[in-house]
Amino acid sequence: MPEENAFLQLQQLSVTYPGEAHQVLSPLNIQINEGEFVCLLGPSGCGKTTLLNCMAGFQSYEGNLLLQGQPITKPGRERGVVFQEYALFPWFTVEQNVMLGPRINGLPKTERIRIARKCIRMVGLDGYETYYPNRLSGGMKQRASLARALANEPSILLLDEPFAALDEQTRETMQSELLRIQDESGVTCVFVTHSIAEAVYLADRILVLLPKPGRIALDLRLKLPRIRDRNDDRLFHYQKMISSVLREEEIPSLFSARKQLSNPLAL
Ligand SMILES: Nc1ncnc2c1ncn2[C@@H]1O[C@H](COP(=O)(O)OP(=O)(O)OP(=O)(O)O)[C@@H](O)[C@H]1O
Repeated sequence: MPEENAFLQLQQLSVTYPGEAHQVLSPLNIQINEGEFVCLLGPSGCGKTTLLNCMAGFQSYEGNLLLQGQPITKPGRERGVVFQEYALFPWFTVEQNVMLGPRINGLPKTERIRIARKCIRMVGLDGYETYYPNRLSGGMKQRASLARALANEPSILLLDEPFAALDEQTRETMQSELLRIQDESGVTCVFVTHSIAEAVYLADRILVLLPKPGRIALDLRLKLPRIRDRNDDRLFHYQKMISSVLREEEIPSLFSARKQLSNPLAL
């Protein structure tokens, strides 16, 4: 039975795409706690997006998937979704894009403006409220997408490689900003990435997935301060550890050394 206090609970969750003989995700059992920042990390095709789409309510599944005890069967405003593509409406200004959710939810205009301005400030876009998306850089568009997701005051943010299209410097800035926003708001985050460096910089917890079928090879809780120093040696140790797990299929012999790898840090 699902645990009563779990925030997000996956029980025997599996996915098989129609017409496909094999499961893309083999039965997964995970519990995500409120306020956690969880990265889903793994090679292309291991099912990260499929899993995130189940959480977003875009993808059907077998088994149980519960958010605060309620089954996820369709998209809901308590789940904010941010994609790699910015998905902003080009005919709306930044403020109008951000106000969209509150508008759909029927909030009065003054309240919509108050929430939009708060979220725009939170992502550092103040001064750009009246700009249309075509006048924004990639990083600014992603800030606006984040503000739009936050404007619904979600209890969980689901982010699918949101910074993958950005240049390295902007990407690092956005990672730091997201850490700050999550620290300030306490919102639970599930973040999909291919990048080991990105995962160890952002996450409290990393779920490493391997493909065929998609399964969890490692559930790693990082013992690091929430706001991080990129030069912290412990980040590099965690990166090495995860790389070893990702090479499992290519070099199975590495796993004879797994016991040692499971605790490489004196934390
Ligand atoms: N609609 C679909 N129908 C059939 N197979 C699909 C469908 N969508 C995805 N797949 C397959 O499911 C597997 C997992 O895809 P998914 O996009 O979830 O992986 P991913 O880990 O997010 O990959 P990437 O990192 O490249 O985005 C892949 O083998 C993919 O080809």
